[in-house]
Amino acid sequence: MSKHTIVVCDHIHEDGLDILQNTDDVNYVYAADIDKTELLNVIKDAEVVITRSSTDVDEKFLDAAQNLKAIIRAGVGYDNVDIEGCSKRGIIAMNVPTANTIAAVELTMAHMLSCMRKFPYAHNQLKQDRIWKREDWYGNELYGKKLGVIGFGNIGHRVALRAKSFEMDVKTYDPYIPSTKATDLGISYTTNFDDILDCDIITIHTPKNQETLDMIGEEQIAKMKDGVILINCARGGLYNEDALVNNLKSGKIAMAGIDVFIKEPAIDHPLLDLPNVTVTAHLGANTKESQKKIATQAAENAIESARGIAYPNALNLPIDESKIPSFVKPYIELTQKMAFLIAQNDKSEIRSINVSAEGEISEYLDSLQTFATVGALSVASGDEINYVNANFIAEEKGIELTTSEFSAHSGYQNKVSVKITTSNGVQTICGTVFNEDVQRIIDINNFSLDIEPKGKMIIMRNNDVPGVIGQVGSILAQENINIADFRLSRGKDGALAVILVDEKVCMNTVSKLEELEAAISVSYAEI
Ligand SMILES: NC(=O)C1=CN([C@@H]2O[C@H](COP(=O)(O)OP(=O)(O)OC[C@H]3O[C@@H](n4cnc5c(N)ncnc54)[C@H](O)[C@@H]3O)[C@@H](O)[C@H]2O)C=CC1
Ligand SMILES: O=C(O)CCC(=O)C(=O)O
Repeated sequence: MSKHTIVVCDHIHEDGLDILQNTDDVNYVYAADIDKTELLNVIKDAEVVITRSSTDVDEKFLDAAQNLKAIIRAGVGYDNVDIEGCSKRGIIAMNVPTANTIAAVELTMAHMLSCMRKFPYAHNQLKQDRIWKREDWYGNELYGKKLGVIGFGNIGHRVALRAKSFEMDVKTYDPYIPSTKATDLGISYTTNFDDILDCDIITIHTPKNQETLDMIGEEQIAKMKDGVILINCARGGLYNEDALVNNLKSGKIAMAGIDVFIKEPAIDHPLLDLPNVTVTAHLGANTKESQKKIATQAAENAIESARGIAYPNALNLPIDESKIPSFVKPYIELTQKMAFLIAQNDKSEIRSINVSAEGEISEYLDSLQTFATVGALSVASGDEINYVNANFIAEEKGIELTTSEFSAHSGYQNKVSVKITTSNGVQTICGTVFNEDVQRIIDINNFSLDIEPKGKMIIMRNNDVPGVIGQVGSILAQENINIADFRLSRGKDGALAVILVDEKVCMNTVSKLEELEAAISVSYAEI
């Protein structure tokens, strides 16, 4: 039995490792304890890797992992994964989005309480210094304070709910959610960022990206209350780290609770020298409960993706299959097949691929386009092309990708057409789906037909003169090729035949058919 190599690059819970170890078709390599330079050697044969935030999936990593099909980021944030680099190489990147939510929520609350009561300092004074000085530790209460939550996703909204149970006055800023997601929970919602800056405590729970990096800097801190408290259990850099250090030193920020740093491990960070900061070493996800869930899900997802069965929580697919209506799926398949057929018909250099559609299916033109590109390019590039890298590869080859809606209605409820322009000319195939999943090609280069896009087929353009069918039949008989079906379409410029055959047709047979006097063009394709 051939085995799939799955490399675990960071520490994950043993339950996940057990799943990998006990799966017959998995060759599992544990590489969490090795140096990251040595790791580059170990991932050479990996089909799937499991990583956490300690492993950067960057250009060097991807270049080393020549056999990689998928990456499982065992957690939420994928800012340390080069998603574009993965897409270009056809690698599917996935995360495990909700398994550590509660752990991160509870660490946020811990930092908030810890800042209010200066907990680590009080703790250390008694435990390490053996000093009992209650007058040193007057804290503040969460009760009645204004809390600003930036980012109201899985973690942010749960922090807000917990803060409400402390009877805090909670407000959120998240322009990407409907306001009712917050207001239905009794939480104020604002689209004015400055409203959040007016809070007593601010906590941030957004992803790290170009928009959110340095979202809070000197300018925003200047607008805050004197003595504000800032919490960050999301990603280092969402609060500008220099501004944070400066304003903690000046006392403008009274306390900060920080779990994450721009550069980790952060053992020499200036924040660590300040007395008014509570810190943890990126422990947001570190509960036994969450790590058990994440490791189990990551291992199961790694196995499924290694086997090519499913890619749960994929981050770089052109279409989220779980969100598309079932009627779209056969059109996606059909579109890919039609493009594959054209590219076999004319193997010269592809210049452009256009996909057009009519009916409700035209809402999915962009996805159909990607699948047409996969179909067209896979004739020349085989397995190297998949729906993650297809558009990048087309762009690199200078192939123009376009979509359009049909202006006139042909009477079909839904219809898709793929038009490919090559250095040799233009070819167009149209198709539709009957009874929900019966795929049909209904037109090839303006010749109307009704064929199933399946099997071995000879496509022949010829002058519409007597005797052609007989001549084709006898050539195929001489070659011992059985005809399964013969579909003929007649037009003003001659005829087009699609001959479905039981045996593979070699180039020699194609040449014999081309030599027929009535033949204009002959090609052979397999779908
Ligand atoms: N410290 C740790 O160990 C952990 C950290 N995290 C981090 O916590 C953060 C939040 O995670 P989840 O809540 O699971 O993610 P999520 O995707 O469920 O929520 C993120 C929210 O941020 C919002 N958002 C995006 N851009 C925004 C902007 N410019 N302004 C305001 N809101 C914006 C989104 O609309 C979304 O509602 C992520 O950065 C994640 O990487 C997550 C788990 C553990
Ligand atoms: O467990 C980890 O690697 C960190 C968790 C985290 O930051 C995340 O899930 O975004």
